Amino acid sequence: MTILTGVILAGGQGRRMGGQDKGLVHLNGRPLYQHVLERLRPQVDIVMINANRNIDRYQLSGCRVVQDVFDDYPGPLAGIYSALIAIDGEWAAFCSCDTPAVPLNVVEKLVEQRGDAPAVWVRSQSRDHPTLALIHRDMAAPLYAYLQAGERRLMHFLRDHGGHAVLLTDDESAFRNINTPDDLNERG
Ligand SMILES: Nc1nc2c(ncn2[C@@H]2O[C@H](COP(=O)(O)OP(=O)(O)OP(=O)(O)O)[C@@H](O)[C@H]2O)c(=O)[nH]1
Repeated sequence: MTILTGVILAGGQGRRMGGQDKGLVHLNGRPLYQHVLERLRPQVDIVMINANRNIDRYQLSGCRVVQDVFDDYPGPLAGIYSALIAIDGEWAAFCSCDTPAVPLNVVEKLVEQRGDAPAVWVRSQSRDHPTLALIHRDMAAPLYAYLQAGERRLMHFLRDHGGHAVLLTDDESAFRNINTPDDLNERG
């Protein structure tokens, strides 16, 4: 495998967080994205952040920051597409900015169980996590066509283009997302 880029998806609108930039809300005194950065960085060669606002604040991390190439907000697929056309190597490992306890071996597991697939995503004991995924950059072209067709369902896209889920049996709390102020208070 060539250079593996970790991509933190931080480009959403954070509506359930009252419109705040979710990656920058604080959990235990630090921006949420930094928790993810700390856990993703040892697993990959380089980390990139996908964000659409407060770019200068994300740049303080020292990571390259990539913005969506679309003007509207078509969802995480837009961030994945924008990152895939920007990476240097062939592969990117994606993680949402709102998953602060993401397992420290998740990328290793995805790489190990990929087989020949161009994409794999995490399935925990209770559900699928398509934004926690390893994706080859050749998926960019079909993803662009999918977005242009008005489609938005990431897991369907990955599955229909040769991807498969990788079951991880970690405690479910490792995959919990922070979406609301109540989620933050519970975890803080
Ligand atoms: N680049 C990009 N990333 C997005 C977009 N929408 C969501 N994401 C990211 O995808 C992941 C899951 O996002 P959600 O929690 O479903 O959406 P959100 O916009 O962040 O939050 P809500 O508005 O409360 O749904 C998060 O890491 C978001 O940062 C988007 O339009 N562009």
